[in-house]
Amino acid sequence: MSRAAERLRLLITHLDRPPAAIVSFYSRLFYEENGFLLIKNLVSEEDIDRFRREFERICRQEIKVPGLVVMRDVAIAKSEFVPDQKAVSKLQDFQEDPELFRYCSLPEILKYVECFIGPNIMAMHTMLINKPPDAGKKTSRHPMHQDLHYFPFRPADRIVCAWTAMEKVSRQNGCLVVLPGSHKGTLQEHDYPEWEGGVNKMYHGVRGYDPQHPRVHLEMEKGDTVFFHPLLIHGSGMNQTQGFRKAISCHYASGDCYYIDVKGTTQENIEKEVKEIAARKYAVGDEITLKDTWAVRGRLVQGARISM
Ligand SMILES: CC(C)CC(=O)SCCNC(=O)CCNC(=O)[C@H](O)C(C)(C)COP(=O)(O)OP(=O)(O)OC[C@H]1O[C@@H](n2cnc3c(N)ncnc32)[C@H](O)[C@@H]1OP(=O)(O)O
Ligand SMILES: Nc1ncnc2c1ncn2[C@@H]1O[C@H](COP(=O)(O)OP(=O)(O)OP(=O)(O)O)[C@@H](O)[C@H]1O
Ligand SMILES: O=C(O)CCC(=O)C(=O)O
Ligand SMILES: [Fe+2]
Ligand SMILES: [Mg+2]
Repeated sequence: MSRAAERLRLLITHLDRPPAAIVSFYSRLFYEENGFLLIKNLVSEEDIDRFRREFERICRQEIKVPGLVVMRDVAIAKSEFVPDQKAVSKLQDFQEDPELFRYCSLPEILKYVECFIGPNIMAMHTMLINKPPDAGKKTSRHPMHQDLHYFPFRPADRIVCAWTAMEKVSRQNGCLVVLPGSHKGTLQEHDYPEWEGGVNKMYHGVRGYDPQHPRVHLEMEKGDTVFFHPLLIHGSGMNQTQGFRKAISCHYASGDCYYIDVKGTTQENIEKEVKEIAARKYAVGDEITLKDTWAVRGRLVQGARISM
């Protein structure tokens, strides 16, 4: 951290009731320098319990949500399906589930999001991650990556992720691991890591990041929320407990972001995979573009949808 930020931090910790403006200024400075900002106790216990109940209903197949992708860990992908949360490692694209999508419109979340990306806010990508106990092959890990690798829109500074712990997350159950300041670099080349036990579909990792770069483990309590930049290198460790580690998240982009063509860039490999899956999911041919797959999922949550 810069000296300015460190002095502000000391000031805030030594004051009984630090002025809100100083806390805000420090928070913003921290985000600019580190690429993430952790806010404790932001989402209420009641809301999280509601998200959890909705997740369980989806797992029991009591409701069917259009467009929802239900992922299973690669270690059990080929075993018989049981309608239980034990078979689900992640829900993706829950924008058509009003109860889960409430998360993306929570005023306490949007208040921060607006500070980072401005008043026009699109919810572009939604996930509920149910990291399973590791089956012994370390497939519950998420390799270190930059989320921008998945996104064909820019500018990066107008994109932010909100990630809320739905229970205590620790090093034991595979909390997020971040490389502070890595968001100041550029988008790196990503590919599947060479892991003996297998890797989940689309879990690309940064090719050769600096292993000496300091790492921070974000241990969080239920309701704590981290906001992070799409260039921040992050991942999550193995879940070494018997519980399913839950988190809910949304990636927001400004309504005046623009789409880019990823042809000829490092993102070509993910485009290819996404198009293959999308062609099956929407039962269309090769004509579907990467841009289309995002434009149909994006939902306006505040302000105006200008160019997304
Ligand atoms: C910033 C953000 C974007 C970062 C990320 O989200 S990174 C993760 C991105 N992930 C995704 O976008 C979702 C990718 N996953 C999916 O779309 C789906 O789960 C699919 C992989 C297509 C599987 O779905 P579905 O076809 O309904 O499932 P099936 O049980 O019928 O399996 C079809 C074939 O896929 C295989 N499969 C299923 N789950 C996984 C897995 N986790 N890892 C690797 N392979 C998997 C499954 O074994 C089956 O293979 P075959 O029998 O065809 O050989
Ligand atoms: N060989 C590797 N290549 C790339 N990324 C890795 C590799 N091993 C671990 N990671 C990633 O590094 C991050 C931390 O994983 P790891 O399993 O080491 O957790 P940890 O919290 O450091 O655990 P521990 O407390 O045992 O050190 C995760 O994002 C994980 O996916
Ligand atoms: O919750 C996790 O383990 C991290 C997920 C993540 O970073 C992602 O899906 O992009
Ligand atoms: Fe990520
Ligand atoms: Mg380790």
